[in-house]
Amino acid sequence: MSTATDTQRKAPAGERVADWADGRLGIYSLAKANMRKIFPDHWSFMLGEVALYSFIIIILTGVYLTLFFQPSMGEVVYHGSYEPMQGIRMSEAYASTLDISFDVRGGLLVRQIHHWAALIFLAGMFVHMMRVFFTGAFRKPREINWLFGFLLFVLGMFTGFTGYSLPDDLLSGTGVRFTQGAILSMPIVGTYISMFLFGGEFPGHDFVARFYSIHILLLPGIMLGLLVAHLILVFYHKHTQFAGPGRTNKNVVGMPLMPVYMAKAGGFFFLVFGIIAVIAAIATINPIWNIGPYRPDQVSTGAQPDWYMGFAEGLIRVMPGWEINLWGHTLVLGVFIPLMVFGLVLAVIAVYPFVESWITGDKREHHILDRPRNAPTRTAFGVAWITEYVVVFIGGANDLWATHFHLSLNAISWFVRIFIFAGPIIAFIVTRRICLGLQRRDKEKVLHGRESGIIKRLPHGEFVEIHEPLGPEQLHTLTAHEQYEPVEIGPTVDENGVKRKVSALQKLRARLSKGYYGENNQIAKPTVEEYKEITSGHGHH
Ligand code: HEM
Ligand code: HEM
Repeated sequence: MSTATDTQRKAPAGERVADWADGRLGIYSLAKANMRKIFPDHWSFMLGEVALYSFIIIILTGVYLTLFFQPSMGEVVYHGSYEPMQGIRMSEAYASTLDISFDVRGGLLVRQIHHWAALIFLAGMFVHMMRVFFTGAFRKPREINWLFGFLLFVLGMFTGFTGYSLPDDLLSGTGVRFTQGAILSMPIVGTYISMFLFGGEFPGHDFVARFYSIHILLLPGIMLGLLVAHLILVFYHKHTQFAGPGRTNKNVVGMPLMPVYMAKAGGFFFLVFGIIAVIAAIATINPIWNIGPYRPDQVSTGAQPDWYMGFAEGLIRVMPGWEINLWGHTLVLGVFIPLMVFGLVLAVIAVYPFVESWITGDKREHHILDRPRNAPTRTAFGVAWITEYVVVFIGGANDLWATHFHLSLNAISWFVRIFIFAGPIIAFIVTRRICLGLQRRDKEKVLHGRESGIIKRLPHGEFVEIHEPLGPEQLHTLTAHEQYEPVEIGPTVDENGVKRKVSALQKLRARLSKGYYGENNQIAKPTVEEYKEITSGHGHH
């Protein structure tokens, strides 16, 4: 029993701190509402986490690099500890990156972790985006979060580009020159943008300092804001889940944030950090001391951008060098068209959720994920997009393919020029057929059970394979998906026989909708009657 003296006794220190903070920040109600938030489990949900943790690692290592990096193009003569470069003229940026690599304690490792984390960050984001795409997690209400993610992806690419341009070595200088060429190909605005970035003629004396503030402040600042918004929205919408017994569009089945998910996430952070650190410790990335300082009159051989810029590079490498003259101005189509295609391919990603919901006419909320096979047209689009990406990526490394595999550079360029068009079409057709095949297989499994591999001989000599019926859980998972009807135009004449006007847009939408959910584009799910009929013994194997 408590007495008056008991209640007046001072609360433990931890509780007093918590009370103090709660009185000012209201954390108790905030924590109470969110600590038990449920997160569903699936291996593919960790891909966003990989992106998140590598981003944190990038920031941590980036801060360390800022302590030693000199963002200046002022010329110095090198006198550091790397012997082969003694007495060579170079920019302060390049010299300080050499110092980070050879004279700063732990500098090379941190530089390598920063660079490797950047590569893994973008790869993580890319695969995360694919996961969201192929499972339809971008559907209502998550379209805005898809857009936030998309912006993160684009900004991530440019942050990476500005980052690897900072050391002012021959490789990055070649990349910057390439970018300046692309900027200049833009009519009217190109020269202005180039002036703003380079402060005059290329390369000038300013771009490292300008890229530096863009790289360490402007872009990461915007990204951090977007990322917080992205994660708040994941919290607010709750995470999607795959279909399964007991899972509906109105609940989330999984583990609570505290303590289970937090413990897992914390461990996973250290795992990601550890793996990146090991890779950075054993695999050299960007050995600028082998490449040398940038001089505009030199180009290093085998010059390749980081992987996420390979797509842009490839588009330009395989494009014929077309040029036209208009009113005394030269329009370099060989560069301008690839630049526009690059923008277009990115724009398609951004608007896809809105286009799909317009085509399918589906305005409902979705919290249960699709299995990619059950959305064959979407899956086929995704694979076609990736195919395009890979083909152009090959084009971006045409010189390396040529030297490593003893192929002709022209043959590779022609391969890319043909498959840039043919590749996505073939991938689309093949993927859709595979998806439909898998749907048929699911149907077969539901109705006739799983092939057990056990062959039985019947008394009259016939051989049959025993099929094992599926358990209720699997039956549920294989039949939980919804099947849509395509959007119809409806009758073109009204009840009085008067012709109704149907716009070209409506017609296009109906055709596309048929492409998504028409008769040949999805396999009808087994009905309960069919299932009962077959499992009751009539169609028994
Ligand atoms: C800085 C980069 C990014 C980070 C750190 C990040 C982080 C995350 C995390 C941790 C989740 C929850 C776990 C998961 O589903 O994986 C998530 C969900 C989500 N992300 Fe990202 N993401 C990033 C970029 C992107 C991109 C590029 C897209 C798409 C264009 C995207 C779209 C989404 C969507 C729609 C969800 C909700 C998925 C669901 O509830 O199933 N994110 N993100
Ligand atoms: C998404 C975010 C970021 C990405 C993708 C990224 C990527 C890169 C890359 C690829 C390099 C070239 C590294 C090399 O091989 O030398 C680099 C350099 C650098 N980054 Fe970042 N970075 C990011 C954010 C940051 C932030 C937030 C900071 C600082 C707070 C930072 C500071 C630096 C510095 C000082 C350098 C030049 C030193 C060097 O090249 O070693 N970075 N960054």
